[in-house]
Amino acid sequence: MEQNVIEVRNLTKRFKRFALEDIQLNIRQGFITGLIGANGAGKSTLIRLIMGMAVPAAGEIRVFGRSVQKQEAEIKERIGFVADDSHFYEQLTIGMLKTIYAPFYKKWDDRLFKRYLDRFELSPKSKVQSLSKGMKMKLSLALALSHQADLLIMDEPTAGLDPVFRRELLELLAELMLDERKSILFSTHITTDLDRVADYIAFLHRGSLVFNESKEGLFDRYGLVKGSNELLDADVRKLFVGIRETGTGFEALTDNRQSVESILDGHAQVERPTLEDIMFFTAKGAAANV
Ligand SMILES: Nc1ncnc2c1ncn2[C@@H]1O[C@H](COP(=O)(O)OP(=O)(O)OP(=O)(O)O)[C@@H](O)[C@H]1O
Repeated sequence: MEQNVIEVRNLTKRFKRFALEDIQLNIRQGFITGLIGANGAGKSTLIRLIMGMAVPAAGEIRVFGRSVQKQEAEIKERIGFVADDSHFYEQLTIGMLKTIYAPFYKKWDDRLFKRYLDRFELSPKSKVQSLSKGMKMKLSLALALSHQADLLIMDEPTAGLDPVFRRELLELLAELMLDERKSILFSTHITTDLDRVADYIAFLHRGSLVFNESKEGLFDRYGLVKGSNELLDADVRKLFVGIRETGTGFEALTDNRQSVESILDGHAQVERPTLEDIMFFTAKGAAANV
């Protein structure tokens, strides 16, 4: 039976100029879920709430079936976390940092940590201050991966990584998923990363969850429609989430591909959108309806 590793119910968090509103979200065990959304959509805020690093105004978050608000320490032991802005003491070497970090985890595995350092070409003798941004991200990853965590939560783990290592990281994530009990949630701007590895995509837009759906389901439901402007009567427009009109025709996103195909019946082209198309047209559609 499919189980949820994270359950978010009626979650609300308000800042002066931004709110995450009434989020309902299930993250499934045994899969990789990618969290996407534009700058400022609320991805980091949601991740911080799941990690118990921020307090919600309302709602409940359960991880491994336990309440984050009440059983934070127990839960964190089983999570490998990569923040988008990890701050390590600059004066410490990686080896010293490890001796501070390891005792927090009962299942800390020194050999595994050494293996990751080797794989990521990091020396335990290097001082944090001498590391580049990408190397610091690798260090964060090595720490997060070395205590047999059941759940990896990563905020923009591919940011600052070169394309070669980014790809390696994605392969590493896929390798971790060979163990069906593990689950991964990670946010990213680089939607092509998710095309490669994600099973589910959760899309946040201006503090609201637009969808959390399997990649397959998403590409069945959404379609990128291209055709000439004469097709655009009011009924057809209603089928589109967002639309871009030019002198030569239109390009639009529908979340009801079947209806579009039957109504436009061969008069327009319907293609598989990219995740970037879905983000772009959803934002455009929302802006047009303001
Ligand atoms: N502590 C805070 N106080 C006030 N506003 C905040 C705070 N933290 C976040 N915000 C606001 O909440 C909104 C969402 O921020 P968040 O960092 O969650 O977005 P994001 O989707 O992770 O963006 P990015 O992709 O740019 O990292 C932003 O408008 C931000 O300014």
